[in-house]
Amino acid sequence: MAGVNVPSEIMPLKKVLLHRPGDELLNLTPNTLEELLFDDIPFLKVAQEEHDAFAKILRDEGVEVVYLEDLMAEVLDLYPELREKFLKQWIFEAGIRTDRYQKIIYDYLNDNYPTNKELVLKTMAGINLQELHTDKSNSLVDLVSDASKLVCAPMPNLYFTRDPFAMIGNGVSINRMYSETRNRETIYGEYIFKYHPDLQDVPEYYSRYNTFHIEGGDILNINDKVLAIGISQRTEPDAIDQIAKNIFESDSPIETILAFNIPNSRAFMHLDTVFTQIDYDKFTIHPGIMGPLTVFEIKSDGKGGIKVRERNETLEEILTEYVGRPVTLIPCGGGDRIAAEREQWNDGSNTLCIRPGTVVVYERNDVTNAVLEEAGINVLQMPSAELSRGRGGPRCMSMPLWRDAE
Ligand SMILES: NC(=[NH2+])NCCC[C@H](N)C(=O)O
Repeated sequence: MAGVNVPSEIMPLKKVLLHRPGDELLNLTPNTLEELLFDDIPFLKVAQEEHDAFAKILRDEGVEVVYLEDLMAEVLDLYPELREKFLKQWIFEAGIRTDRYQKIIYDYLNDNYPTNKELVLKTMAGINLQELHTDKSNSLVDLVSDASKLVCAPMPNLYFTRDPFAMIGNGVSINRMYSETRNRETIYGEYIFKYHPDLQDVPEYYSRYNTFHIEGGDILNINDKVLAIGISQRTEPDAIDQIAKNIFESDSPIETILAFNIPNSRAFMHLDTVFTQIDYDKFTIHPGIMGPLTVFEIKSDGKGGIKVRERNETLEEILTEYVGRPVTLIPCGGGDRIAAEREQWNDGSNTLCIRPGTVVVYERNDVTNAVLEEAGINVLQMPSAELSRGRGGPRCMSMPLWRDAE
């Protein structure tokens, strides 16, 4: 399957991009948790088992699973001259700005990670000082610094493949991320969407070099003509204005962008942490956002610009209009306020729809999962004790590359 095709959130999922959590989680320390956007340190072995169970559920449902680390290694295998360019860019963006350290790190990676797959995984994992074995007789830093000091930070959020680049219909948004720690994740997107034979011709609606931030967790494909984007902690209104103009100027069939203004907080970092589509006419929603939510409708003004109007109807009415059938909102946690808050924190409303009415969810959210089952949804549960410590659920951990059309 060449190119990408994601004109909805719910039609049969055929191909999905994942990243299996790796050694980058072993470089999380209590002092760096906040900066690296984790709430606790997952047990890697169990996190990998849970992730493999997720991939198995998807494969058993007929979905082709591809891994980011493989696509990136395939690019470097195909174009050996890119290895040096990629490494130098990665080192620079890791904040290494002196010639001496750039050379030490370059040589270390090049000499010790001969295959491209190993090299890619190592760039994800990060480097600490003790690995570099520089000659202690000619530098003070190695004698006085803490050997566990990170020289190049890890990218522990990579298993949330939803966020750094997002498919929109037949195109992609390569995102500018909100946080320093996640901005290097998009380097892999830059290479795979430029060079990978399956992805290189995909139109790009946003670039990682733009100024304003936008993340894939805020981007929801309602159908081929309507896109929803959250205005959130992670996505700025300026980025939405920009991407809207780019989309309306392109060949994309999208005519309307609905911007959902959600409260700015860590618990609600992206639109998909409070709201996902699970069937033609059903969405799960965290009741905590119902009150404060405002929706803006963005259309082309026909002259290269956009026109925006605030919608004052209820969320059900707005969605019913755009989905084309009466919509039901299913609250996370049922009607129970405490269950809603607890389960939203562990991504109870963050479902991955693999065909209308069939979703993958975290097993731990039993109140919400029971409510979904009562509503007739086929709920496929995955283990989630360790993965959930990164604050993302099945939708965050997956980037669809292909869904069948309606
Ligand atoms: N699409 C999502 N909701 N992704 C969740 C990402 C979680 C990650 N720890 C972050 O803070 O960035």
